Amino acid sequence: METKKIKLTASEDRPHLTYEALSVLHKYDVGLIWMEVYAYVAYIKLMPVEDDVWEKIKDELNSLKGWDSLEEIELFPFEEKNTELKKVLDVIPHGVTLLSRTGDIKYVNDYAAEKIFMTAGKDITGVNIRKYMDYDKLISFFNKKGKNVMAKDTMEIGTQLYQVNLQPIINEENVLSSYLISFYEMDNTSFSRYDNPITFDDIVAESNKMLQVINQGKLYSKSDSPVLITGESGTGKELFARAIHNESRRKSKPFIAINCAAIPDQLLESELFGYEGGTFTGGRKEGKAGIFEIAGGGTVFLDEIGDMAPHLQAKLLRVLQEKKVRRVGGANEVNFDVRLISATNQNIDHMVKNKEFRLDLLFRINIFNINIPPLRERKEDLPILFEHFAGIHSRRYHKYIKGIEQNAMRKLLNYNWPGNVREFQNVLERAAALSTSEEITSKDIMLNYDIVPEEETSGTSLKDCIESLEKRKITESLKVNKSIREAAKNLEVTHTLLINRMKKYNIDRNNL
Ligand SMILES: Nc1ncnc2c1ncn2[C@@H]1O[C@H](COP(=O)(O)OP(=O)(O)OP(=O)(O)O)[C@@H](O)[C@H]1O
Repeated sequence: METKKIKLTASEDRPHLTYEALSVLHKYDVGLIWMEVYAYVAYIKLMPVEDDVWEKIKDELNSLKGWDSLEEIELFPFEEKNTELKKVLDVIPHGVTLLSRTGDIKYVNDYAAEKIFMTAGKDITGVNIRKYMDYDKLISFFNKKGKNVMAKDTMEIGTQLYQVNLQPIINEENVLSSYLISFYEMDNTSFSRYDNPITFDDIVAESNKMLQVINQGKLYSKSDSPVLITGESGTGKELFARAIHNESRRKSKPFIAINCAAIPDQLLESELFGYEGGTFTGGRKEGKAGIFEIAGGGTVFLDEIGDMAPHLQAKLLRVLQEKKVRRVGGANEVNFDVRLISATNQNIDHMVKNKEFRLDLLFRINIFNINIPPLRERKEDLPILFEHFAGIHSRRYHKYIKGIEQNAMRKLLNYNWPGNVREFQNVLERAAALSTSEEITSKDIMLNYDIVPEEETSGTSLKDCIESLEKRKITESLKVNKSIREAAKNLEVTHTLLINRMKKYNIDRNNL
């Protein structure tokens, strides 16, 4: 005996139609498991019933006035929809999990069951996700972002790194009903997040200087003009380039980056502009498209453009002016449509003055300029960068790093960060790997160079060092004293001498 699923279709919308049908079931003492009634159709699930009784019930139901047909069905429509949806989710090549508000698993697709929860074949519906991962940490990151907003984070599961997206699901009554978590595999070898679309949300900063630069970037992403990003090595130039692309109208098209300093000239030329078959011994027979062709409709990022050889600068200028590219060894010119973003960590104006970089090319590539300040000029960013990288690296090293001791933070603040955010990231990775407690201590922080106060590092002569120190002392004293006279007294110099020194070092007391 099996449960029965039936569909009753009515020919008219008569009152008591359903009541009459239920009366028949009641007469034969058949229990009802579930039913759903619409204007002309009723779906009913019944308790198991003997075959001969079932035949009688069918006859009586069919003879009721108003009911058109009775069908035995395999699945109710909502079950059919659910099965279809589940099949679709099961073929998606990343992990999908639906959770209740309290973290109970409502649904996992095949990928997540196998690779994330490692429970393939087992039903884990109703089990709390905390059994499998540090869910509270993920949720706390999400809470910081604010409700109803998708949050992203990275997480290592087994030996695989994942980008985890957490999306709140809000029902029709505007109430948070569940969370959808998606897991995307990331490239393990480089520990790079660049395989995923970088947005301005991935640029971690809270200093005014950086927030301004980020706003500038957002604004420029709405335009299609070339952008030149300048800034020291490791300040995040590539990160900005990617964020601009992903916030531009070209975001669904390729972003192709090339480092002009890392490739020999001849190779760079063929990478940029492509080559025709037979041009180079060892080259591809069918030739190769250059990045201006490959990136069709997207963005080309020329990193370290200051290192480009003069003859390539001339060729690039021509290509940009004509919006046409001719492959090396080829005769035909091809139109292209890309946005150009370039970057350099060199002083490009000096290079122009020294005739190392073409002024006309600079005009072409520098319609918009973004200058990313070095980390030492925005140390207000260190605490939030600490939080960001401590999170990433503690997961990587399976540690739970909650914070940082004051002494250790002071050490970070006193350092000059010549390698900028990249160096900061490496120092924190080392600290996370070394740490034996929940707080990073001063001894976990191994800096690449000794700490030298910033001003004392400028210039190499004794005179430069003394002047830097003098300027710093005067600035500090002016900041903490109410008047120049009082500062002079504390510094044990005359009022006149202090005023002369302020003129010499261009110190404006109102701007301190
Ligand atoms: N504000 C930031 N928030 C988060 N990560 C950052 C930030 N700035 C830089 N990074 C990280 O620091 C590293 C270096 O950044 P990126 O490669 O973009 O720098 P760059 O200026 O292009 O360096 P280079 O001049 O050496 O090419 C990357 O791992 C990047 O993700």
